[in-house]
Amino acid sequence: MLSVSRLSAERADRPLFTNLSFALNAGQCLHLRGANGAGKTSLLKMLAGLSTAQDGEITWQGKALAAWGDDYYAALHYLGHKDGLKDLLSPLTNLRLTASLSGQVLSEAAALKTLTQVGLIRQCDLAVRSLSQGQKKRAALARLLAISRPLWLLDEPFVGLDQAAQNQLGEWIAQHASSGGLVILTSHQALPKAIQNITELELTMSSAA
Ligand SMILES: Nc1ncnc2c1ncn2[C@@H]1O[C@H](COP(=O)(O)OP(=O)(O)OP(=O)(O)O)[C@@H](O)[C@H]1O
Repeated sequence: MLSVSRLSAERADRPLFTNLSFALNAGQCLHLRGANGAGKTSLLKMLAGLSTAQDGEITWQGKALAAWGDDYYAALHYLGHKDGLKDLLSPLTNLRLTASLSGQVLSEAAALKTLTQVGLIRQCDLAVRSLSQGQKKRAALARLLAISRPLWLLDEPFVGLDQAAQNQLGEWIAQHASSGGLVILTSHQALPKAIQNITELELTMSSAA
């Protein structure tokens, strides 16, 4: 479903990885590992179609990302280091706005249900800028639950979450995979127990080459 073939990338004239190849099918999770600066975020951005590699190809459902164009974005959620929320808007408005930007109508009742799931119902009408870091992360995670997309690309998704929220996110990731979704994540933290079947890929120049 998602295939990476002989991908090579460099940043500031320094090779990050070369000839990196792997494939993920529906229901699989991949944990990208590696030291600081190994290229995990860079690779996630390439997988999200936000940047391009020096060489090699990424395909989704057998078609190169370049050929998908903007249609590819409808297949994925990318949660990067920035939460992608509008600071002056509430979690409720942010969520409904994101849904509407992706062509979906998310009713207020459905959005409130999701915000209850992520533990933000009491903060649903507050401006995002007044939320704590962990609450902002929860507001960003609400998108995963409210807007159905098969491919989740999650960069350090557990950072800033308390233990209960980390466990809950672990369950959502496991459920997403068991219902046929794909998840690629980075994490320097131990993964919650709910994520049982996860493949690991260590990014190092020697292992990727
Ligand atoms: N836009 C850029 N311009 C120049 N160098 C960059 C750019 N983006 C990333 N890099 C460099 O590429 C390397 C890999 O960065 P990246 O963020 O992908 O690493 P990472 O494995 O995610 O690290 P961490 O574990 O610290 O989050 C780093 O040396 C970084 O300085």
